[in-house]
Amino acid sequence: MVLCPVIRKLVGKRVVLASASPRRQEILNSAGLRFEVVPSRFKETLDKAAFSTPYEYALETAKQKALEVANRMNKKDFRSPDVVIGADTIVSVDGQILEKPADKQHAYSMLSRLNGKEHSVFTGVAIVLCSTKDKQLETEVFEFYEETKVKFSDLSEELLWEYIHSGEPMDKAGGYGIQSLGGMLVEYVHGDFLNVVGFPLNHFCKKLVELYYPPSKDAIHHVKHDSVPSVETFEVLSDEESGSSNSTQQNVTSMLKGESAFSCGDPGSLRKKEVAQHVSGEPMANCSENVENQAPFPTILIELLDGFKASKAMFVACKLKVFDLLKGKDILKAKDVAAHINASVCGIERLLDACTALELLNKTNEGYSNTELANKFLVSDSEYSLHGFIIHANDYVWQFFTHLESAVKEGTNQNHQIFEKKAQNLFQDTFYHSRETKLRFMNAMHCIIKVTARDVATAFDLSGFRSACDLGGCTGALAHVLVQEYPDLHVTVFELPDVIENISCFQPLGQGSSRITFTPGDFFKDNIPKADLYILSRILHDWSDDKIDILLSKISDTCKPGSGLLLAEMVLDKKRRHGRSAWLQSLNMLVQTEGKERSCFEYRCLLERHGFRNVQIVQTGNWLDAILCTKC
Ligand SMILES: Cc1cn([C@@H]2O[C@H](COP(=O)(O)OP(=O)(O)OP(=O)(O)O)[C@@H](O)[C@H]2O)c(=O)[nH]c1=O
Repeated sequence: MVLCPVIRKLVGKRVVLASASPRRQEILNSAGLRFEVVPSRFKETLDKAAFSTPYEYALETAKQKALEVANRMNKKDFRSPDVVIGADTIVSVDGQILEKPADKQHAYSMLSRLNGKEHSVFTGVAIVLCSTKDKQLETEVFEFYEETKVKFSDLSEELLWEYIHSGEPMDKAGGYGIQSLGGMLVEYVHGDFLNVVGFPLNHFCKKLVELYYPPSKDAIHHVKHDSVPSVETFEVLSDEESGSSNSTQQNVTSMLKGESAFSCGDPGSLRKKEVAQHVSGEPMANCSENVENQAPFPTILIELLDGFKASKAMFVACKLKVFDLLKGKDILKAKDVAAHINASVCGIERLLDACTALELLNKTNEGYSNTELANKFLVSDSEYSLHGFIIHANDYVWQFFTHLESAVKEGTNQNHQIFEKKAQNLFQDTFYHSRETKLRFMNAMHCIIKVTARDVATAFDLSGFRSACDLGGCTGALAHVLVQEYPDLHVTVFELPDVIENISCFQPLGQGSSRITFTPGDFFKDNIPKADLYILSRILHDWSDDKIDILLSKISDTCKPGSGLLLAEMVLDKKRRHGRSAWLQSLNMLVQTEGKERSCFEYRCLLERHGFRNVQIVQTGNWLDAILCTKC
């Protein structure tokens, strides 16, 4: 696979697809790209007359879609994306641009216009590279377009209407989907088929090659071979991470000098040797044959094999407060870090180097320093610190995962392994079994809620509600964001008495606290306060359907018609590759709790059987998704 390595260049970067199109997601997924989906809110209403060609219109729309998402994420998020991809597909016929039809009649007029003729499908793509300086977003936009010609057969009115009634045309440019039933309308396609479907993958990969391996004059000049190597040569070299085109070039140069740029044990070394043969004069055919015959390198498996080591390295560095130390000191040598935290120099050096490889630290000749990411999230007293959550993962969750095999075999949590007795009461006997574990758990929840609360609070417009009750609202972190966002809202945090006793450790959290009340109680046993809006943030995933039925029926009985219920959960979605956190979290629920993560459909069923309707979901792009419904 020649193009594979260039996709791999994006591994470790936060890549965002600024598109709601399921086709684009599927095309990029199947190319092995890992990305998040944050649909753009840019309205596709640019004045078409202002563009001299249809593709300029598609390019500008694609660019605006991507920039809107980059800007929004930079404002809202804690970690700005590295790359945002936007795309816009249009159909052009007789000088007219066709987008998605507004209704069936509109679809009919589009399809009639395409009937029996050749038209062009243009997809404009914008790749926006993002960086931040003093919290200001800086962007560099790379754009390209692809044109594919498509010809429709002569189609009868009857067939067109039958097609329209299938519902397929409605969310597709030109009113057809070539990949599905619409394929029957098409006589021929000249050009990239995937471009018609919504994303020109081949051109995209070529663009990435240009971006990540700009062919350097020197490198080409050095190669003593009749045919100047195409860019593919650079792609093959890229298999061994060189980090920059410069070092790629160095590798080529050093191989020409007869030096080996790659170590023997290196999994990529076989490929490198073949390339070395090629650049030193072996016939190209041998080289490409060898490369073709080789099984693709299972990078993803290596990443998974390394996953637990990477987690543990970060956990231990947090536990030893390495990031706290470096925040105060700017740059330290390994021996100074070791002295401060009373650890061995050789051990600390390895840990710091691993953290550097994981991009949590920077390393120079002077020593180690925190990356921006570490300063923001790993330092224990930073505003959006995840330190507490990481310590909980290290000290508590890690132990449970060592019993994953039993959990899978038994189909139940492993509290009995850790606490040597089956938990009668899930929270009291586990997370809250001592003051220390309780505070650690509360701190972990506090950390997660702080980093997700704003997205959850603003996923829907909640300004119509005057009172809210956050059931199991822990330290009140979500309540604080809600009262900041909605000046007329009063929030009651309903929590177990012994949790409320300890909330002072996590206060104050900001303005508006006079509109927050903490009310002690157990939502399974006690009456719950009256409110216009109920909130269950990361509650339902702890419980079985039976327990959820008890809770939802209690909320349903207490609230008036028109009241809202807001859930914040990781929603399972097979189509979302970036949703892997939710699937792993569901395993976490298996080892630790009585619950699981659920799909949107499962939540809808649970909610509807208790009289909640109009169930809407917003994928916030953050850890938690938001679901809002209304009591009928
Ligand atoms: C011609 C054709 C188009 N499409 C879809 O048409 C939408 C175009 O609309 P867009 O405005 O470019 O994208 P969108 O779906 O509104 O998403 P977004 O990027 O969020 O604007 C995209 O979906 C494409 O797949 C197909 O699925 N098959 C086809 O044969």
